Amino acid sequence: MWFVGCGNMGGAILQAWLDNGLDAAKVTIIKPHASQLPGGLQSQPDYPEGATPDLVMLAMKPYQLDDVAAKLAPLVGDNSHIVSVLAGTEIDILRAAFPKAGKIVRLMPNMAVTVAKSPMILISEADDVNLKDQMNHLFSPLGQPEWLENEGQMHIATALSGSGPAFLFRFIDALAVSAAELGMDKDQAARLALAMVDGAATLASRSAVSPGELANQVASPNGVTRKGLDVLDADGRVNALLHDVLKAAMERNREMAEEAKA
Ligand SMILES: NC(=O)C1=CN([C@@H]2O[C@H](COP(=O)(O)OP(=O)(O)OC[C@H]3O[C@@H](n4cnc5c(N)ncnc54)[C@H](O)[C@@H]3O)[C@@H](O)[C@H]2O)C=CC1
Ligand SMILES: O=C(O)[C@@H]1CCC=N1
Repeated sequence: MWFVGCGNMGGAILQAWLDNGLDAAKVTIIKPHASQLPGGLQSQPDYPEGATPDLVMLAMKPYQLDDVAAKLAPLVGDNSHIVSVLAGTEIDILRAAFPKAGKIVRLMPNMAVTVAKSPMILISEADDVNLKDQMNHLFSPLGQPEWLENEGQMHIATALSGSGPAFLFRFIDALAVSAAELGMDKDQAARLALAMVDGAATLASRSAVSPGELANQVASPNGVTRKGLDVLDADGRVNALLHDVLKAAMERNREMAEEAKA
């Protein structure tokens, strides 16, 4: 398999596969500059001559597609499937860039592949059961595969699940900063905010009841939690905030799709 680009996201996917038993000898990484890579692998600036990969993972930045395709497209035939994690880069654009490649699949992972807990959001250009099985087999060790029915859903899926960890990391920091401002030791606040979110997320994911119901279970009538929830809920504040956050991210994804077509 070839990785084209191997930074934060590609590197996390590769590391997760290596942790899961992938033979590093089967991986070739193509990127312009040498850097520290998972499994002690070395990247190379040029594509291998003569060999064709079963799978190409596109993991560079979306705006680098044209540069990459100029060299890669002549090397891939119908035995080489392409999986792209490029945000906002639609299947039609990928197909136009790699006209002779095998199947084209878009994947929207997130950084939690490292802990095998990333939703693995997928869509392919054809409804092909064998391809789906193959992709599920490949990606399920990194998280739960979740197939989209139409590509238009990728905009919001990217905002929610691809970008989502960043939003949650901000929320954790904001909790810690606020607790410190209200009198807690800074390091202890950071530790507790993180441990609380970890425990609460695990509880919610294992619970038979919804997060909304769990919130009610925490909040005693006229107790401490209710006062805090009232602040979050006043005028639909938290819903409105997260709506705006997701909308801004989703609209940037749409915009990137338009830029890729221009
Ligand atoms: N960071 C994240 O959490 C997520 C990122 N993505 C997508 O993953 C892709 C990569 O993002 P990051 O890993 O965050 O960026 P990054 O900047 O960490 O990695 C980009 C990689 O591409 C390489 N590269 C640069 N020019 C190249 C070229 N011409 N040919 C081959 N490789 C080249 C760089 O050396 C680097 O290894 C983007 O398309 C992004 O939309 C998708 C989901 C989540
Ligand atoms: O911020 C980005 O563009 C990429 C897509 C989802 C997460 N990172």
